Amino acid sequence: MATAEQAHNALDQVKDSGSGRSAIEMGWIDQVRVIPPRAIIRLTLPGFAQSQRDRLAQEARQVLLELNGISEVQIEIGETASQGPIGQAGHGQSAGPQAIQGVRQIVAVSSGKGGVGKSTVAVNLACALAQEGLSVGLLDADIYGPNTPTMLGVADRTPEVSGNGAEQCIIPIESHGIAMVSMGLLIEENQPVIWRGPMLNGIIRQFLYQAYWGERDVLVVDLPPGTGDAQLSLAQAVPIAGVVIVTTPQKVSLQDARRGLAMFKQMGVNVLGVVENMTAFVPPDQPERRYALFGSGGGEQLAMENNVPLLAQIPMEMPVQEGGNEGSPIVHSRPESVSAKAFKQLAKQVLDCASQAS
Ligand SMILES: Nc1ncnc2c1ncn2[C@@H]1O[C@H](COP(=O)(O)OP(=O)(O)OP(=O)(O)O)[C@@H](O)[C@H]1O
Repeated sequence: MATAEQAHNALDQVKDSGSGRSAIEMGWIDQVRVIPPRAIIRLTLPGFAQSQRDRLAQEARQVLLELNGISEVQIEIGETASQGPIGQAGHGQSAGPQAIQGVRQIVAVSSGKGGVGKSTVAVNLACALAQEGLSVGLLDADIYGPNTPTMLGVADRTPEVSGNGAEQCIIPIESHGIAMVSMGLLIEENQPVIWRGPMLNGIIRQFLYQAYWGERDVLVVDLPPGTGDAQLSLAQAVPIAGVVIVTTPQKVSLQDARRGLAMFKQMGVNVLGVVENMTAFVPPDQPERRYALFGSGGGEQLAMENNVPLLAQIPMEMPVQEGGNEGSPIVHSRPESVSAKAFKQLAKQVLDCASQAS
């Protein structure tokens, strides 16, 4: 008997005729349920002509009917953004990017692949911007590995919710001078990953519009790695001042970073530049030495190929990792370290580039 996971995966065969990308990649699948012999799905198709909707629904129906034990398919199609109470994923997309009241600029941090230090960069960038005197929010949209609560030392806190029904509003948690909301604070750790993708679009929108951000100069968004639903959802939901692409110097991680960068360009999102993380290892007892453990030149190459600046090179230092584990980002715990200085420089560069772009 087919499972919801198999049904969700089967929808990968349904493609956008223009880009050739799958319905999953396009962020069209809001919900998949299987109650044999019936599969129930909810699609979000932004501003499509009826004929296009019909074609996609027909294709989805066909692939689902091929699954073992499914003889009936129920398809719901959404279009406009729904702003239900927090915790219930909204389904649908608004007509175009919609600014968040009180938030002046949104800067996204993304990477082609996981583990390159994207969250470390997002957290330290946010803290360094706050140290510059700005009012900063941090939205951790990395639904697959939301680790900013640990990095900011608030993993045991639950954000408060105020108001009722459609008026409900999530209150970000304050830590190290920034206001933070994370999927990690709301989603149970053991929730199957299969449900996270379809929930993404709705949850990102709710975190953007239904969190009480107040007046913020900058909202930093930590995206999941890759080129998936979250990147699309964010770009469709809000105007983005720019995106910072994080990579390590290895040539192998460049391939993924290139794909990520190309996706943002394709979506018309301004790429502020590249951050090369783990550039070289700095031994704790010899801060003047550098060991290029992962090779060198990757960040520079990526930046050059795309005609964008190399915003910063962050060395690999033990205190960066320790600060992350202990809930005290390095720009706070070791402000004089090589990495902290590099992060502060990055914050200034990001501000410059974002203000030039706007
Ligand atoms: N410059 C650095 N020096 C030392 N350790 C680092 C550095 N950057 C990141 N790390 C460590 O590497 C690990 C991965 O970093 P991080 O979680 O920021 O990566 P990520 O790209 O966000 O990963 P994910 O894909 O899981 O979201 C963490 O333990 C972090 O502390």
